[in-house]
Amino acid sequence: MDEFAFIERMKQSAYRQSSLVKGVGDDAAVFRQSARDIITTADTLLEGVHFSRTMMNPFYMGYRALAANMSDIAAMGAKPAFYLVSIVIPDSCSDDELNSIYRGMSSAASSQHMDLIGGDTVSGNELSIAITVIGFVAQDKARYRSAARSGDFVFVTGTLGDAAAGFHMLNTPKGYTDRTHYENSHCMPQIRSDFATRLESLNRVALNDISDGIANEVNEIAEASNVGITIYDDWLPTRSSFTQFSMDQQRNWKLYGGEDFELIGTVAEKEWETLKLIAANTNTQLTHIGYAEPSENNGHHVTLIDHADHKTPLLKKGYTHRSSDKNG
Ligand SMILES: Nc1ncnc2c1ncn2[C@@H]1O[C@H](COP(=O)(O)OP(=O)(O)O)[C@@H](O)[C@H]1O
Ligand SMILES: Cc1ncc(C[n+]2csc(CCOP(=O)(O)OP(=O)(O)O)c2C)c(N)n1
Ligand SMILES: [Mg+2]
Ligand SMILES: [Mg+2]
Ligand SMILES: [Mg+2]
Repeated sequence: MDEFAFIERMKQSAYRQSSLVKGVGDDAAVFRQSARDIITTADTLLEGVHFSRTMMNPFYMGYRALAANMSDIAAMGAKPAFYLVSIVIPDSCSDDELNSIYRGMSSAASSQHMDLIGGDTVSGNELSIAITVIGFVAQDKARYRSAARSGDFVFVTGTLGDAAAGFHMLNTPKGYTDRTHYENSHCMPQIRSDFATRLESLNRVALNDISDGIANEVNEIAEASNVGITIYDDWLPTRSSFTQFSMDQQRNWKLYGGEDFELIGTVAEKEWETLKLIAANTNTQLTHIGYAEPSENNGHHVTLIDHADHKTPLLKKGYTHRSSDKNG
């Protein structure tokens, strides 16, 4: 299949978003907006770094690539609408493999009625999927990492460490229970878009998504908001079958694992009940995991309190590119 046949094949036959004026087929796409703020994000998934072609079915590569980008839109409290895909395709990638990657993206897109409106196709040595997503939010309702205030409740959606456990299971074919859940958490992460867009009714929310591990993301909120944060280890939500893993694995995966694509944030105590209602109405597990506090000497420290009441600093450590300190 040549480049032009490939583009024709990947093109949607109809579009879902009413604000789209021009989709795939010209030099660029056009959409029209008036009253809403526009949110844009880009993330790249690269063979060997984010997925291995021997371990992962191409449908999941596509699904995860778009889901990772949808998660950043959700982390802004916004609704995803459009995506553009720039793909580098090695000669070893078959037409069937390519079709499956696009079917995976299309499956992730359909849950939020998103449209594929453009991209780029290049031949190269390693499979790379770089996606841009465009979303919308009511004016001034984008949710920033800098919005946390002392006294806020810190919350997280879903359970932690499942994607890292799933990645471990995919590399360890024997043993373990509840495999389907963990492997799906890695291959087809559930993005909290519905929960995130319903946050529009709240006055103030700080929000971040967990791509690199909660230790990293909670520190990003503390830094951006210039607050201290205390997290209670016992309150961190994990799945009941998570106890099948060693204590070291549990600790490492829930704090530093990454790729859970759950949301972590803070709200004022007086908005906690409304937040609980939004979670219940969107079928989202919601857990109160700690508190935001005044910053100490202008330091934005995150503290982890364990079951024996011991306090340790929770350092900004997780999956980091261009660093030798990788825990993912
Ligand atoms: N190569 C780059 N050029 C410009 N901006 C970048 C680049 N890489 C990351 N950013 C920006 O830096 C910020 C943090 O990026 P990142 O850590 O990847 O966030 P996330 O973990 O939410 O994906 C974002 O605003 C992102 O757009
Ligand atoms: C083959 C393979 N090795 C390692 C990982 C683990 N891993 C890769 S990237 C990553 C963190 C998230 O990716 P990043 O590019 O940092 O996303 P962003 O923070 O920009 O959203 C993790 C945990 C994986 N998914 N697959
Ligand atoms: Mg990124
Ligand atoms: Mg993010
Ligand atoms: Mg990252």
